[in-house]
Amino acid sequence: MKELQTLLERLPFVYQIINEQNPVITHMTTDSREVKAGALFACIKGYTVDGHDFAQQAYDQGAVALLVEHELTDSPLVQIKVKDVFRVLSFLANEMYDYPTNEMHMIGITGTNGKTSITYILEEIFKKNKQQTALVGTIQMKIGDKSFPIKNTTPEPSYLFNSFQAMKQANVDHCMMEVSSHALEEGRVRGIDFDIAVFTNLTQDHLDYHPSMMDYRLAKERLFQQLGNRYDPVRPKYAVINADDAYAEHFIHATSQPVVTYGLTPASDLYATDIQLSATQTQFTLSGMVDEVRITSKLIGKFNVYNMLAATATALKSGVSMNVIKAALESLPGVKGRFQSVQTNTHYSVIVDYAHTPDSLKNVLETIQTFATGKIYCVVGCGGDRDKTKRPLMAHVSETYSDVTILTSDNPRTEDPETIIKDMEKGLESSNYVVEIDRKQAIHRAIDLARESDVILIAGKGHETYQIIGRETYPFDDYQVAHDYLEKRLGD
Ligand SMILES: CC(=O)N[C@H]1[C@@H](OP(=O)(O)OP(=O)(O)OC[C@H]2O[C@@H](n3ccc(=O)[nH]c3=O)[C@H](O)[C@@H]2O)O[C@H](CO)[C@@H](O)[C@@H]1O[C@H](C)C(=O)N[C@@H](C)C(=O)N[C@H](CCC(=O)O)C(=O)O
Ligand SMILES: Nc1ncnc2c1ncn2[C@@H]1O[C@H](COP(=O)(O)OP(=O)(O)OP(=O)(O)O)[C@@H](O)[C@H]1O
Ligand SMILES: N[C@H](CCC[C@H](N)C(=O)O)C(=O)O
Ligand SMILES: [Mg+2]
Repeated sequence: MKELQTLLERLPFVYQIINEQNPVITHMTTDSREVKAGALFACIKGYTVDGHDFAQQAYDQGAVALLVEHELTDSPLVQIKVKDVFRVLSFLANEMYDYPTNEMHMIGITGTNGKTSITYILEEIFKKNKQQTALVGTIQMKIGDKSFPIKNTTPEPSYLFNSFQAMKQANVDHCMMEVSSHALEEGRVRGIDFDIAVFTNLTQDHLDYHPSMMDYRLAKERLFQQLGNRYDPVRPKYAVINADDAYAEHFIHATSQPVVTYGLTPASDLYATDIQLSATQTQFTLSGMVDEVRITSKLIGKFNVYNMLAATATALKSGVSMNVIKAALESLPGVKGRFQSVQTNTHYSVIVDYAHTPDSLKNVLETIQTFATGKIYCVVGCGGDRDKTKRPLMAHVSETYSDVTILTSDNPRTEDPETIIKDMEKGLESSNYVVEIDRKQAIHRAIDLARESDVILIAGKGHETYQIIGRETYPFDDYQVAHDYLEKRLGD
């Protein structure tokens, strides 16, 4: 709780006060539906609606101050009028919650794939190192062992800084967060004092939002430009970068801070060699920053070697010993919805994975190819109201790396599911595929078709427990649907 005047004392932006008052602010929000007594309501002009239009609702629900870009003559509330509400909000949220990220070890992870996986690997490492952890990302926000639902992979600043304060109150000292390109483009993470920024990889996604791959890359680079805009000998900053990615040099150039690279060759500071992949475990030898050490992990696939390298480099630079890191890499059972095997008593395997980009789908199918002895079935769809250009590419990857493609719906959102599937079909060369719009039926179909030694990949929705059709959200869980059907068949 702070008086408005106190919050404004150090505001470095130009502002104008309308209806001067000095209320006590209890919290800040950009969403009128979340306003409670004492709120400062920040009015954001969004892509779909203008937050200024909800000032009355905010007032009715107990807001005491407004952050606005133009005067709202009908409102009796004190208004702070600024040029860019979103930018000012980052500063005010920092002031309100006492710069919570300046004292926590903050790790920001960006890249097309691997962000969620790395946050969970780091959580396991830091927990083993007896640290108090928090994580922010696609699946949830976690403070210690408590889970909180999250609307966006990377939420907006008022929600974020409020959560950071809650983390501090829970004595969290290490926070890992995914930083999406949308968040970087919109400036949702301005003012966060990251200590380590991690880059995983850059391949096609989100070209509905970013006009080109270059725009997408430049958005991601912002995390590295933001990293420690000052040199701090007490809390040194590091950029941890996948040297094997084609765009690595851009990310290295973007930062003023020391760079630690990882990859699969000795050209990187930390590297993995002698990789052995199987259906149940992954083995590799780590070298470079550490004396050679052999790791056996339950995380499957070469891409997970990259994720473990990123987490290891980050943990080493955070002061964790290699012994602790090794123990954590070897104990982590897996990450929900990421190459997750459905427990079955069958002689074929069913894997649920969140691959929703051409590159991640290719990686996962290539991994399956390394151990599959029978046929590979790929159940795949693409999200509606999202990058349309990835649809034919994903279908093409499925056709190339699996034996039977079953095209189905992902989250069609407001698009016609059939249109999405038609877009996917444009990437297919043969007519040897199945279309089943109903995702549940598609999963059942794959299971009906599978024989001994076959592998079914159910791609795209991973941990999600819902399906968005039109504007409605229905309960849906790939793992559960597959599991229930397998049980039913066993009972029949
Ligand atoms: C395209 C995009 O990123 N949109 C984000 C944006 O929404 P928007 O600009 O459309 O907001 P809006 O609906 O026009 O509303 C404008 C303002 O009015 C407010 N409002 C609105 C209605 C109301 O009744 N009362 C009210 O106060 C809203 O809270 C908002 O502040 O700002 C919202 C609030 O911060 C976000 O929740 C929303 O994310 C939507 C849900 C979304 O789907 N975003 C995706 C694309 C996204 O950001 N994804 C990345 C992950 C991608 C990845 O990693 O692969 C993410 O970080 O989640
Ligand atoms: N390092 C990696 N390189 C390529 N593909 C990966 C990598 N790690 C994971 N994947 C694949 O991408 C999928 C998503 O992984 P993960 O959830 O960790 O990524 P993310 O970056 O958090 O994705 P999102 O942008 O949706 O939040 C996994 O299910 C797997 O198929
Ligand atoms: N964070 C990703 C998730 C995609 C998951 C997929 N199931 C879909 O709905 O498209 C996005 O917003 O593009
Ligand atoms: Mg994620």
